[in-house]
Amino acid sequence: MSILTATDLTKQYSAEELPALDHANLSIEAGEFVAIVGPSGSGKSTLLHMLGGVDKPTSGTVHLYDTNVFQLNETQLAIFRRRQVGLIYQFYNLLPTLTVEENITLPADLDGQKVPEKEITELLAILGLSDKRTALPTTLSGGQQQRVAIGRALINHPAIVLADEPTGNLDQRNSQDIMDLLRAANTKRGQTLVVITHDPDIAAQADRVMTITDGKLTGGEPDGDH
Ligand SMILES: Nc1ncnc2c1ncn2[C@@H]1O[C@H](COP(=O)(O)OP(=O)(O)OP(=O)(O)O)[C@@H](O)[C@H]1O
Repeated sequence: MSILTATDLTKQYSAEELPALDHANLSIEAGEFVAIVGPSGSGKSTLLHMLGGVDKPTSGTVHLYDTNVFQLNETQLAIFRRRQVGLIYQFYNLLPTLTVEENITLPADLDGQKVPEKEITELLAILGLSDKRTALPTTLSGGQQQRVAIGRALINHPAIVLADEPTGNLDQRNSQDIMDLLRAANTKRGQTLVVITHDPDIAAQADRVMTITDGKLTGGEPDGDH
């Protein structure tokens, strides 16, 4: 069953330029792990931001199950982003004045939810951050900061995790640790995983690879149009 579908998704940032994303059609199955590859500037981040509801398309639609994402009003869209989508970026995007624990629980706090103590302790252990609970992000290594970002993305148990080059800033060992955590979310918790990557080893781990070239997407459908 498809969890996420996009139909004729197009983004044109300015009238003078070609569309950054040009009539992309895709369908992602619940529990799938999809990699998105393509040259720099081809439209990968643009696509991910639309799928996560963080930026609006010029035309076209995104559905998460039956929800037409861009027909939601601003309040509904903010709730959708917090509850349904976990976003991970290359440069972590942590809040520098909040501790590890506060960064991780932020989406739940914003949602007025109190995360049970047991759940926080377990998540910190899975992330290998038990001894960093009260640390500030600036005192952490890159790999540790990305693990905090993963905790923050997973805390609300989102149906879909979208990661934009999550290992792009890390060495090989840390990269594999991060991918292992994301794969565990995918295989053990059944969360659908979409990862932008330039790393062929990571793309090779995916169930399916989508390719974007000059804003044109191929491999968007499970049965393969590539
Ligand atoms: N906010 C923006 N305003 C104007 N143009 C933008 C904006 N964001 C992206 N673009 C343009 O859209 C095109 C696609 O950019 P995008 O960031 O989606 O590519 P990408 O494939 O993710 O690249 P990279 O691999 O380098 O991160 C590029 O030409 C870029 O300059």
